[in-house]
Amino acid sequence: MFSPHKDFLAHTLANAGAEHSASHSILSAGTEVTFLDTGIIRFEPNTAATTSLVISCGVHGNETAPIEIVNKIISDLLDEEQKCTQRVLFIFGNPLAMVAGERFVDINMNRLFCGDWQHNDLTLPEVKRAAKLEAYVANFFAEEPVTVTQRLHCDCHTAIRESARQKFAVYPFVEGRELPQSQQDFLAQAQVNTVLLQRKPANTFSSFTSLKQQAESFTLELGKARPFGENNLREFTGIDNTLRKLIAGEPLPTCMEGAVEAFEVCHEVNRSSEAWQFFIADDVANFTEFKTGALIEQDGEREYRVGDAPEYIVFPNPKVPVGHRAGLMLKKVGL
Ligand SMILES: O=C(O)CCC(=O)N[C@@H](CCC(=O)O)C(=O)O
Ligand SMILES: [Zn+2]
Repeated sequence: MFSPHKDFLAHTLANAGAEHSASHSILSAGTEVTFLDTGIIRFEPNTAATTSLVISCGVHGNETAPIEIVNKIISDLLDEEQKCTQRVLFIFGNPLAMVAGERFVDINMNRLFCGDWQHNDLTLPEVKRAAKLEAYVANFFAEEPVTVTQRLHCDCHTAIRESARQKFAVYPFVEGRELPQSQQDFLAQAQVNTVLLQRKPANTFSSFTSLKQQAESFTLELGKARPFGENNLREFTGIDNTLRKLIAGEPLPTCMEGAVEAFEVCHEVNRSSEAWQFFIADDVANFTEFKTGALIEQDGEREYRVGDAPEYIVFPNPKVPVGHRAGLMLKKVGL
């Protein structure tokens, strides 16, 4: 049985892979705390909440800074040092990978959402976990009271490479949707001054909540991935304070025009076969600019070169399995 005043991260790591039945407790201010499963805990105030907020991290087990930040928010909520006026579901996505200190154990969990877990080996822990996460999130939203007017999801990550823009957000594609002012305000407040607009549907966790659960969601890239204990948590005060404001129900100020700069995906680099070649060096940082004509990838007759305007690369990773995304090419756009 989970005792809510223990360290939730320590509890998650000690119970990674174990199944739990739900247990409840009520804090003195009346907030109901439900421990749903390993690494999954829900807070529901007994006042009329207007927001359902999902905060996830550790979908990749080696991206530890957001896990440490979120763990402290959870412990402050449990100790009633953090005000809670909104519904919040916290998720440590992949506890087994967190224990291993790896991005994933068998399969990249952030390519299994929007039901794609169904097309994979259902005996693999990451496949089972993605299915469960979808169900927990769907139930969380389905159970919201009528007072709730907005659904938000922040899926917090850190990146493999250094980045010319240290913090950035990925905004999932939903047909006809544009980034609203409220979400620009959120990003600016969190000191995430760059947003990458996806132009087609994906199978990431944030795409699931955007496409299937009508949430405003982001994948947030908050710095570089480092092992537990090696993060400089002062670099994360923007997101820490902003998540705390959302949980407390405090309004966020309207940001200045230009506070958030936008890029859109103009090409998805794909490791299309074993013969595929990638022309980006291992030390190239995210958001490095490439000039017209630069060769990015080639597979037989198929090649991709930068078009008429400069392009920028993010998530370059040639070590993905065949058929997976090996990077994104971006163009600067207005909001
Ligand atoms: O640094 C990298 O190459 C990967 C960092 C990371 O995990 N990024 C996410 C982005 C998800 C999205 O596109 O919304 C991922 O690759 O899963
Ligand atoms: Zn990640």
